Amino acid sequence: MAKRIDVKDLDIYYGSFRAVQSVSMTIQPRAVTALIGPSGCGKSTYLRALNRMHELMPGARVEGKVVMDDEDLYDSDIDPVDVRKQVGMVFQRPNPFPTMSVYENVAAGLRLNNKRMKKSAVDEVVERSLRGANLWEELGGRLHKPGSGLSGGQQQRLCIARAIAVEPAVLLMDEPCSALDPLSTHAIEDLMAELKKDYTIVIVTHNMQQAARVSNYTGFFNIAGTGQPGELVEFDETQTIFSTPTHAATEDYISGRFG
Ligand SMILES: Nc1ncnc2c1ncn2[C@@H]1O[C@H](COP(=O)(O)OP(=O)(O)OP(=O)(O)O)[C@@H](O)[C@H]1O
Repeated sequence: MAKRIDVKDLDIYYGSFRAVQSVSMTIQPRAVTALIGPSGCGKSTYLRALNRMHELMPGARVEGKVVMDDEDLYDSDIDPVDVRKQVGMVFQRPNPFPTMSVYENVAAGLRLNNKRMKKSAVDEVVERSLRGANLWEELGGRLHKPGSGLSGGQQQRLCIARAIAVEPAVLLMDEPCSALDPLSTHAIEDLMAELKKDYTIVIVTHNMQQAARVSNYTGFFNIAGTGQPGELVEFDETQTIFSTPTHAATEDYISGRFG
């Protein structure tokens, strides 16, 4: 299931503004890759370019390559909707469909994919996904209650269940814990450790301890100044980034001297 992503010389634009410049990085399968860096350096923009969500904004475009296993995701004959099925995304604020039940939330992706499935098969996917998101014990008995009635942490795990229900190869997470309390954050971090056995995970986080705890690889992005593009300064195994980074800016950032 998990796939590797090779990014080569990626420039990302909003109209004429180049927000991210010249990023090259290999994102390994069955591992968590953390993206860190000060506000505005382009982490979220970069994340959205990995599943072609960036281009949904008017005037937004990319130059360069994003290759998943052997498939160039920006090739002219690739359907971006297919890309987004393979590369799922979880956002900062949990966003379950508020009027839908827990069950319908998890099944929503299957329905969007127009898959004709028997009820028993959908039941199976819903249970497997909720188990995968560590929610089955808590919510297995409340499948038909609205998704909006859950705690923030449960809602975020519900969104993760919804994302994995369609069996993506890659999961992108944009600050998935920033709206959560420490206990729910812990639950999501545990979940990431489980999910990386099957998925490629990329997470944007402002929390250095979290990056150090959950990730195998870390990319440090930085920006030279307002109006300048963000750049990938350093990318390496997380242990190296946090113990012996090559660049002074990386060390300054992770030790809290700026950002
Ligand atoms: N929709 C948009 N239109 C134009 N410019 C944008 C848009 N979204 C982001 N930008 C700009 O692109 C740059 C990178 O923003 P981005 O949100 O990717 O940074 P970030 O590192 O994720 O920041 P943060 O940590 O604060 O979330 C910033 O200069 C930002 O103002």
